[in-house]
Amino acid sequence: MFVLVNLKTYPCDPVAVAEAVRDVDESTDARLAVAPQAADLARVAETGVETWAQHVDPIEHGSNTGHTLAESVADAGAVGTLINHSEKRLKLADIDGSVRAAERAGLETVVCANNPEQIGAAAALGPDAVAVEPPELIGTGTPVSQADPDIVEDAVEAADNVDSEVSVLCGAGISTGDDVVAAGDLGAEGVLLASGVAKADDPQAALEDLVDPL
Ligand SMILES: O=C(CO)COP(=O)(O)O
Repeated sequence: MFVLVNLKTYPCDPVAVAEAVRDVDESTDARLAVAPQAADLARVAETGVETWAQHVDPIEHGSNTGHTLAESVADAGAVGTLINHSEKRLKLADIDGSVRAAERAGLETVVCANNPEQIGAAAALGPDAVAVEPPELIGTGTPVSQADPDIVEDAVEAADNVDSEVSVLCGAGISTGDDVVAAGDLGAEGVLLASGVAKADDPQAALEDLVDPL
């Protein structure tokens, strides 16, 4: 299973969480990575943890003030990027442009979507993976795998119908090892999570619990 920890803009220490993710990664067969804010990418990558961006823009080098360039993200040490997170939604043409920009820079891509219908559209753009995250469950602590397991199964089917090479992650409310196992049982190859680790008093202990049954 792939466990991608999105730090959003939570007031945590990104380097401390990165070190915890790195250390736990060494003790599990699961693949762990962390997605800090763009400004923290280089510091986080220096810890040696697998580092992801939260977003890249559909642009090239040039006159694009305030944008995030895929090549700069890669130069800072990121190996992948989220695109179209529910908190950073893009138009279809821009999702496509961001996937192409990420590919150009050699970044792995996970395109997020709210529901199985959008997952089919996202998979058609040819990312490495898609992630289904019902927005109403994000940050609630109620895992999507428990609250609405059909969403995960339908997302896996929708992606498979379009492109069987595109793997499916799920996210929203995931905070325990049981939640991760349940996601895997529903066909997901990984999970996206945030508050369960980034807001935990002890992020390392929270991560250890998450990967324990894997
Ligand atoms: O948005 C998410 C991950 O990208 C999910 O957030 P929570 O894990 O806090 O529900």
